[in-house]
Amino acid sequence: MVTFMSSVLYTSNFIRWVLDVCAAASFTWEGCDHYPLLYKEKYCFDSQYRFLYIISIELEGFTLVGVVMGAFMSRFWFMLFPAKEYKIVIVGLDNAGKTTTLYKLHLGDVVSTHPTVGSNVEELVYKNIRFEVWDLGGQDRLRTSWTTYYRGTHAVIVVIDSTDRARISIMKDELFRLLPNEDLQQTVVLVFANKQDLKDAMTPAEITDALSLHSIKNHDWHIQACSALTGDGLYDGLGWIAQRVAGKATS
Ligand SMILES: Nc1nc2c(ncn2[C@@H]2O[C@H](COP(=O)(O)OP(=O)(O)OP(=O)(O)O)[C@@H](O)[C@H]2O)c(=O)[nH]1
Ligand SMILES: [Mg+2]
Repeated sequence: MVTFMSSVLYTSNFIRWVLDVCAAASFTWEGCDHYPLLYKEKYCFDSQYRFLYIISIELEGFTLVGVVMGAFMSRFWFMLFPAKEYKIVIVGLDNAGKTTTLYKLHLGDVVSTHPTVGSNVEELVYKNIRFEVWDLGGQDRLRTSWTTYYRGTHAVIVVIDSTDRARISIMKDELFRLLPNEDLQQTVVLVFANKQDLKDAMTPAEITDALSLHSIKNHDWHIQACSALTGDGLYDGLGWIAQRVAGKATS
């Protein structure tokens, strides 16, 4: 019988040996929570795509299986077989909540923000998919530089301040300026109707009309109500992207 356990601790010598290996390999016990996503005979990968080596010992008719993560093995493995990463670019007008969205997803917390000049980039891992997420400055004078970030983009997130009725038509113009860009022909478009926690927020249906989303024919698009302050809806949106881009990659 094969029993999976997060570690094998049987004899004191074995414990010492495991601890030595773990220390040498920067082992983290939390890493075991996720395993095994992909189990082969001698190794598997956790949700962070870390390489886990499986140790097994035979004990009176049954086998105990333990897992040791080798940071060095992981590095070596990914030099040979780099994990696929998907690029997301977040655009939207200034004050829409792009930076707040990025860091709520990245840190799980609301950070205090300043208007972004240039960009912020972070890596997110969601449902075992790695995303490189670029948050771009939305001020008027910065929007012409958005195109310099488009190459290799799999998904565009458009963040809307749902209370900003006065400027929704400006965002519509920006959206229809970016869609024909040749670097974005294969991208999917997620619209975050942000700031839904505020009582005068436009509904997703109103935003869909105001942005003429139904007239988009060449891109797969989706609108998601959210609040970057509370986090509501953010992972639903990211889940939609994950499903679209990972599905495309494997088809
Ligand atoms: N009530 C509410 N406020 C939000 C929400 N998201 C962002 N904000 C606030 O909106 C303001 C602007 O947020 P940012 O994330 O800096 O906006 P941005 O889109 O990155 O702005 P630029 O960098 O200038 O393009 C901040 O005061 C945020 O706290 C939300 O969902 N609800
Ligand atoms: Mg910002």
